[in-house]
Amino acid sequence: MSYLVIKCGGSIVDQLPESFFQDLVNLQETKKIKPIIVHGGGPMITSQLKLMNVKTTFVNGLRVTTKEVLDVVEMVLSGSVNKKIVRRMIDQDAKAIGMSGIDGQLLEATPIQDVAKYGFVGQIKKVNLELIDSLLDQDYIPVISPIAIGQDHQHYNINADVAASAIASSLQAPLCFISDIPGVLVNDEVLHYADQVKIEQLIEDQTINGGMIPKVQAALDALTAGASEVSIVNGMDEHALFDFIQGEKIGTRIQLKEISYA
Ligand SMILES: Nc1ncnc2c1ncn2[C@@H]1O[C@H](COP(=O)(O)OP(=O)(O)O)[C@@H](O)[C@H]1O
Ligand SMILES: CC(=O)N[C@@H](CCC(=O)OP(=O)(O)O)C(=O)O
Repeated sequence: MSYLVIKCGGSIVDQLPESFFQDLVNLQETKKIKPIIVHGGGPMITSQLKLMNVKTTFVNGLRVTTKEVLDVVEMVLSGSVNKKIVRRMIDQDAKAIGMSGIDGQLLEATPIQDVAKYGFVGQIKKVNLELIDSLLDQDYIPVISPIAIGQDHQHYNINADVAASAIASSLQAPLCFISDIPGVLVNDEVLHYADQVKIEQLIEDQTINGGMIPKVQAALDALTAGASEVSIVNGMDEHALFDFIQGEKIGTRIQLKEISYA
């Protein structure tokens, strides 16, 4: 049985079909995979900040995180979004356990370089694999919000794609990004395979932009650091997860090695 890290984007969390959670539970019960869920919630954080009249900005796809913003990020991610996902899993009789990267010091971070620009945004230095393994061994499915803790116990906001990438590479596991698009789009068509050179070219010509930039960069980082495979798939597709496990041609599979696009 192998690990599978599944990252659910904030863009899709509220729309995930029941079949997504059923497949997850079925795949775990048949001992095919040991799932670990990492979730985002960017749009929900932005809405909450708006309600509170707090201005929010992004630099290179990362939210500039002041102390005031960090409090809201934690409240939304580790509070409402995390528990919403846990509840949907429990509705399918899953043994789901919600936690943030703070709990059990699951995710240890240091500040990102250029603190002046980003504030309390972190980079992950260590993943507490013992804790993940002990939960999986008891058949729990961890549902993780991307907040991390520093050695000085400061909390940090981590982009959810980056957190999922760090966990997948620490476990040398496959990583599946579940998002609201069918994959990386080029002229409205899904690019089924993309290598590093292609991705860099698509970022350069701005075909890849916005939230897709940290996602593809996190995909390449995960592969470089030992994740076994990475794909971006559409959570709205019935049985997207099942198809991914079966190796079906869905979404965009990211590879490090060069592909001939001829
Ligand atoms: N080339 C591209 N192909 C697909 N989506 C793209 C592309 N460039 C930018 N995007 C944007 O990236 C978004 C996905 O990133 P994001 O909103 O951060 O997703 P998530 O919430 O799943 O992390 C898409 O909804 C789309 O608006
Ligand atoms: C540093 C940083 O940008 N953190 C993200 C964390 C949430 C996230 O990544 O959510 P999605 O997966 O929905 O984009 C943020 O504050 O929006």
